Amino acid sequence: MNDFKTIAIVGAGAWGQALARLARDRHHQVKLWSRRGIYPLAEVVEPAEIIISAVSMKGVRSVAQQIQALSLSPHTIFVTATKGLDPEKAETPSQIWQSFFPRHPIVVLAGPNLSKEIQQGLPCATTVASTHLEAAETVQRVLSSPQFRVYTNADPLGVELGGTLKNVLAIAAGACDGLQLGTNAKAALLTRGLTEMIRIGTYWGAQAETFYGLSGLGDMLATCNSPLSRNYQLGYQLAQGKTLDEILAKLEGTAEGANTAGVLIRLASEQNIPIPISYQVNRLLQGEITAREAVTELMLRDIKPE
Ligand SMILES: NC(=O)C1=CN([C@@H]2O[C@H](COP(=O)(O)OP(=O)(O)OC[C@H]3O[C@@H](n4cnc5c(N)ncnc54)[C@H](OP(=O)(O)O)[C@@H]3O)[C@@H](O)[C@H]2O)C=CC1
Ligand SMILES: O=C(CO)COP(=O)(O)O
Repeated sequence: MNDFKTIAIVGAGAWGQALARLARDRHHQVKLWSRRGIYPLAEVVEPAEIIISAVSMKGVRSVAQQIQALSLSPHTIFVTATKGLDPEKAETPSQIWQSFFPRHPIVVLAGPNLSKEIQQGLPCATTVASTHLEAAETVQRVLSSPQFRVYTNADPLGVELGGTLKNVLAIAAGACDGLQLGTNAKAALLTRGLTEMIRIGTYWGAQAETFYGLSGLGDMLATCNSPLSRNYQLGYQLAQGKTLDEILAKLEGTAEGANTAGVLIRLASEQNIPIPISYQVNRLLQGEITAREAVTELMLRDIKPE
């Protein structure tokens, strides 16, 4: 059976372009849309069987709103590949898409997927998660290739939060390496960081085991250990004493963790959930503390069982 699809990718940044490459390699008909692009949004999304969103968090609501005004097939599947939290309502990207398109299946795509490695043709794996299993399986079939191994998952919230929360930890990991704190410190940071992700993620309704998968531990290992990660780069440079504004002015692309940290800390403190590493990352981003002071604060917390 011919399973070639018409795919629209909205957001033509680093990730949108890498996803376009993967989809074109599978011979699907792919059109990219961005604010600065040549194609009108309607021309790109209206014929699409699958719409993949790779816009950064700050653009998700407005792009969803623009698409809502257009004429789509009732069968169009939405795939969201954004990693972030809405600063006002604290919604995840898939929750925003679902609120605009309550009758359409929404699939979350997340995993250890550094776009530059994908553009070099290197192999990787990812997860597509949905409460609509058939839609997740369709996206799995459509995107799977010798370069891109796609797993399905039935916990979209857990998959989405793994990708989102690890961005804040990647800032911490970059700072840890920027301060040259060594391998033991990094291992402790990542292990306790995973505990933090699971603590808040399960409180919000995700499954604990999801965080041990590709979209949780997997993505954390990739971004927390790679200078290709923009969040890691941000943390590394904060540790060198640069200010947030100085770093963001020169950073290539989006470091979502810088925006996620504030909303995450606000929710966690309202809900009384301890997330000490993310808390210190937020203070570092706000310029309230240096990276070295953040380390001291973490080391001198009350002693307790693991
Ligand atoms: N790069 C990567 O390796 C990966 C990134 N991600 C996630 O994907 C998302 C995008 O990342 P990435 O592509 O790297 O980021 P980039 O900064 O490279 O691109 C961001 C894209 O979002 C668009 N955008 C931003 N604001 C708006 C808006 N208000 N309206 C319309 N479009 C908007 C930009 O459009 P314009 O060009 O017009 O500004 C651009 O196309 C992030 O959430 C990131 O966490 C997930 C996995 C891997
Ligand atoms: O999420 C990513 C890889 O999976 C990309 O990480 P950065 O956004 O930190 O570059």
